[in-house]
Amino acid sequence: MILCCINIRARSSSAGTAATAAFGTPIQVAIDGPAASGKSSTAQLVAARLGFSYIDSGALSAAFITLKALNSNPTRRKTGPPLSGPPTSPSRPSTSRPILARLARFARRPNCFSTQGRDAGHSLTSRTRHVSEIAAIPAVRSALLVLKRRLASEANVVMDGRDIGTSVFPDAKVKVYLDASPEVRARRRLAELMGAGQGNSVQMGLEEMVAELRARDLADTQRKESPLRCAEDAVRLDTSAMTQAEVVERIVRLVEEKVLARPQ
Ligand SMILES: Nc1ncnc2c1ncn2[C@@H]1O[C@H](COP(=O)(O)OP(=O)(O)O)[C@@H](O)[C@H]1O
Ligand SMILES: Nc1ccn([C@H]2C[C@H](O)[C@@H](COP(=O)(O)OP(=O)(O)O)O2)c(=O)n1
Repeated sequence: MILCCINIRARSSSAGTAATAAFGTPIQVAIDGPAASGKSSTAQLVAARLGFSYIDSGALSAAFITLKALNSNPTRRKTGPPLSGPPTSPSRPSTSRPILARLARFARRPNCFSTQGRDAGHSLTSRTRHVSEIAAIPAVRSALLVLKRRLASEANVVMDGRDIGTSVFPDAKVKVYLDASPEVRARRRLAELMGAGQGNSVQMGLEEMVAELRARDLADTQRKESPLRCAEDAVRLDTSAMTQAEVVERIVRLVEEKVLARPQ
């Protein structure tokens, strides 16, 4: 399963339309934070409430990297590429254009990818580790930046990732930084893996998952290119003791206050 993990809902609602009308240009809601802080599931719910499109930038990165690997090594096409190493020439930008065009075509189809298929074939933890490494390569980042901005120029979006509020959309009208303690995030991730039927293949206990997440946090915050950090103008939410419904409500209210309630 390669591209099924992109989930973009290109639809509008009265809230979405009113918001665009108020600003004249599409609106970006940026949601950043560490792994398993709740970004993608919360961002999807927020987007659905607002009638905005949802863009999972981690999934976009994974799909981009997979397509690039396929392009670099066509013999892998039939079986699907194991994400066991970086694509052959990540620094050569020439193959990026057709890949971006293909991704953009897929991504514009409403609801054509669903997060339900996320990670079929690869465990969540191993996929994200590789994506993390490869997404830090400057040429990969700049190609993805073009795609993210292009998609966001077409509709109001909620986009989640690591550097959306800091690098991708530094002028986003609403920025949220979701966080939670490593223990809480590890419990959430393990529950998610069990729910996704990966329980048998995931032998990790809580401590190991905490260590895995801490290692990812370190890699994401210490990397040179667009490290994970809370933007100065972001609203920081520690969700350790919040239900997901509370988090969604808080963000929707924030958008309403900052964007939808603005006088025209
Ligand atoms: N506030 C919350 N309380 C409890 N569980 C949550 C909360 N937010 C998200 N979750 C759950 O935690 C898991 C990880 O969330 P996810 O959105 O995939 O995180 P991220 O995109 O940051 O890695 C999912 O199973 C999700 O349903
Ligand atoms: N905007 C983004 C999104 C993800 N990444 C990298 C860093 C992350 O560790 C990996 C995986 O991201 P993904 O959102 O799929 O993973 P989580 O659900 O947050 O665990 O990709 C990034 O560098 N920039």
